[in-house]
Amino acid sequence: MEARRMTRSPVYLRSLLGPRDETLDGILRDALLEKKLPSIQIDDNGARMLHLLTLLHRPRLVVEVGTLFGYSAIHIARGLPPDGHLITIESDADAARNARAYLDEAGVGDRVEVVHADAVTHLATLRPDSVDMVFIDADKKAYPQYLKLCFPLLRSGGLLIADDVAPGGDFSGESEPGADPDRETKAIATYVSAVARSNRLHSAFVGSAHGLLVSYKDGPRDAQNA
Ligand SMILES: C[S@@+](CC[C@H](N)C(=O)[O-])C[C@H]1O[C@@H](n2cnc3c(N)ncnc32)[C@H](O)[C@@H]1O
Repeated sequence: MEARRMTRSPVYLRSLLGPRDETLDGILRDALLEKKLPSIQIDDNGARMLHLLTLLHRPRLVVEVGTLFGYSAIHIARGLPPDGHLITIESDADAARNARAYLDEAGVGDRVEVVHADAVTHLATLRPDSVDMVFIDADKKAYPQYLKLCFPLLRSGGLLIADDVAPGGDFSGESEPGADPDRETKAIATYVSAVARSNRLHSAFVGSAHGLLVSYKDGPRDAQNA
């Protein structure tokens, strides 16, 4: 039983897929150990999944909500096709500055625009039907609002991905001081049930420590039910 549990642990699974490359290791070391930034970036398998989904989907425009120091953004940017571009939105000025530096260090800076802004404000400025992939990973209480704003931005055939949506998942390490955990949990449940109800989104949870929900946006034939 113990051996079975071990083989399912994220550390064991990571060891099977081999170590991260030196650039990513160096960035994580600097961010977490030297700068003591919060360790709330996506987990190893979730990061690999983002890279893989980007490679498979070949998006020309990706929007990320919640950059932190750019760890997930590096994985997305590495999977982009040659004409692909990522806009990543971060409300914290220091985080946005660190992300800019790490993205440049990782050699993907030319493909990524780091926007220092509140995501709700910035998403409202983007053109509808212009985005091929969205990754939501910011303040949990705003997930339903992010869905409302991101759905019209996504083209048919686009991918909508959200982190930290596993039922009963623990995202307490990411909560802002004073945040109401019940309100955050309810907001995530609202996000998941809205996605599940939409006739235009086909969804599945995929493996990450906190739960990635990946949804494919179908064509407009059932638009009135979306
Ligand atoms: C979980 S971290 C993002 C982790 C990152 N996606 C990764 O995996 O490397 C969440 C980030 O969202 C940012 N954030 C929170 N509320 C925001 C808002 N309203 N607009 C933009 N960013 C926000 C926080 O400052 C924090 O850096």
